[in-house]
Amino acid sequence: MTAPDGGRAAEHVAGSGPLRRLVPPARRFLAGRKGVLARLAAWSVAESAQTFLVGYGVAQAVDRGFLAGDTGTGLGWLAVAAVAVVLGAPVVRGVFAQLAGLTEPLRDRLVRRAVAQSLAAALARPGGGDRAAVSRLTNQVEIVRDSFAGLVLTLRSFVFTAAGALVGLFSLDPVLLVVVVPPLAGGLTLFLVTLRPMAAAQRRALTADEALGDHAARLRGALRDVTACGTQAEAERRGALLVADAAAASRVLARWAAVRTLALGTAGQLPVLVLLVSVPRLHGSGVTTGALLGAFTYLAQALLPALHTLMTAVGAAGTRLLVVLERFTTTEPPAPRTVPAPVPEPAGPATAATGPAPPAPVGATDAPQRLGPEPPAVPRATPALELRAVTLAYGARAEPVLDALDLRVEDGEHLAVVGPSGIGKSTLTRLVAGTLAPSSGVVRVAGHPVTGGDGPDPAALRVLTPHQAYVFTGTVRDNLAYLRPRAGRAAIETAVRRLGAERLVERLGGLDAPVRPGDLSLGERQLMALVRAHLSAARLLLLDEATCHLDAAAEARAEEALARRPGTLVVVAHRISSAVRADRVLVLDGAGAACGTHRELLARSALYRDLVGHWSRSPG
Ligand SMILES: Nc1ncnc2c1ncn2[C@@H]1O[C@H](COP(=O)(O)OP(=O)(O)OP(=O)(O)O)[C@@H](O)[C@H]1O
Repeated sequence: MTAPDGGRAAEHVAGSGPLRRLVPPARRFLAGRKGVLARLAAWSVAESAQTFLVGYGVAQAVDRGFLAGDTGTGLGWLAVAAVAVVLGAPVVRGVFAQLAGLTEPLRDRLVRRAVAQSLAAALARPGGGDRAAVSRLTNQVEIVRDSFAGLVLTLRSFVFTAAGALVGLFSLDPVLLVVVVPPLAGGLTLFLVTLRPMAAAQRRALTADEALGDHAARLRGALRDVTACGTQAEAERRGALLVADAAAASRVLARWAAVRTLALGTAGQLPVLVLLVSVPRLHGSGVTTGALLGAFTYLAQALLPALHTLMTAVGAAGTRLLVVLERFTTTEPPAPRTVPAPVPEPAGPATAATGPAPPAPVGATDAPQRLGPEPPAVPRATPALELRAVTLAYGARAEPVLDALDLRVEDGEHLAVVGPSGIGKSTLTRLVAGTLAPSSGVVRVAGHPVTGGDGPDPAALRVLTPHQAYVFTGTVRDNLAYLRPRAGRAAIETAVRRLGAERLVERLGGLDAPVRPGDLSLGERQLMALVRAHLSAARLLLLDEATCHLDAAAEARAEEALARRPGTLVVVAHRISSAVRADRVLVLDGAGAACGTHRELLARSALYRDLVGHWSRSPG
């Protein structure tokens, strides 16, 4: 299985984009610190000299001293090597002193950048907040600072140590370079080749991990809703997808780590092995014992530790630095990942048998595939409708009609809203339509807040058809195509046919006949309003008892036609058949709300059972 967006994320890091974006600011940063860099280089040359002396001292001690029978000279050269080792301490101290001249300005710069990003985000999305700002200001700045310092230290150390060791090998005997350099270069090349895929794998693992953590956190806060909506199975399924994705990402990372270990082995151990195997030949061709010992000293004391540190540091700190720096180089701070709240499962066979097929999404077939057999785990499509902690009270001191209501309706879903008279059903539809602003909380249609924002024209997003249908003086066509004035005859006739309004249009004298609202019954007016809603381009239809004056058969036909229309249907139901037809039912009961399929609610909502019992006893 592949990560939902893992591929994209991997490309993002591994690709040249972020790297290229980092180059100009890095160059500017370093160009402004030439003095520090020069001093750092000077201390590093001292490190090269120290490396050189250690191996060279050992070689001379053996060749000129101990093997020549001159123990004093031997001890003298060993003393030189020892002094070189001891001198390493002030060298490291000097390096660290210069390092601060690079890391501290970098930290200051990143802090300024994080504050600027956060302010820009606040201005762009008032009230939206930038949840990642605190993390960038504290944790991520420190990660960059530490990783950067580590990288500068190890890269610099490797380059100057290697230079010292290679010069030392050359001065002992140039043929030593021929033996040592090829396996060393081979391992290093293999290591460099792993850098990009490793960064991509690391980024993907990080993304998968964040997605999993985010899902778990959201789930924890939504446990009541999940239980209320009976969506445990869906929540579990999505969690399992994310776990599988994180596991896949970790496996990829582990594979590249294995390649890197091979590179480390090749560069780190193979030169020693090759040198050991070559000892007889080298010795035979005139390479002295001291030179051979010096070469082993260079490998064991200098090159291999520096190489090991380099590979580990670049592998871990380097990729971490890349990933975190990416957060600072985007103009917009990265939005926190959103993992969708769990939704009800698609209607099972039992539910499907009692109701019509749910509406198919645009471009899909007529098959009942509202969510599809394998919806992508993250990020899922924006919900058609979302209420978050919505409270509505009609007065400052009035009891709220709706209290902290959360609701999510997916695009293509058919939801029925039921509840006792005066409980807040119409209030809910008005809030969604945007004709009423919530006292607190937020209502979003297709991702756009319905009030207070400067998003798209609400009329393009939703249509509210109230129970008192609005019919005006004009032609039949004017009335039917009111929400889509450019609708052609064919489109209007199709909508009329689907809603079962042919006889009405015929009775009125056709599409171009005049309408006198006073001559229409309440049911006929509702039928015209429903054709009008069907013709609208808005994807969200809200019917507030908009079929209450139709008979049961006409209501069923109208609701089924509107449910099949691409988009989302929310119906304030006044008959049990309306609720049974819907994918899910929202029961408002004043203190809270329950949401689920008709069957689920029959099992767990006493209020719903009462309503159903009441409806069943009522005629019509
Ligand atoms: N404009 C308003 N000002 C004050 N109170 C209102 C207003 N509109 C509705 N209410 C009150 O809010 C509560 C919910 O009304 P709402 O019309 O939303 O209920 P409902 O469930 O749709 O009722 P019904 O099914 O009988 O139409 C009721 O107590 C109602 O009296």
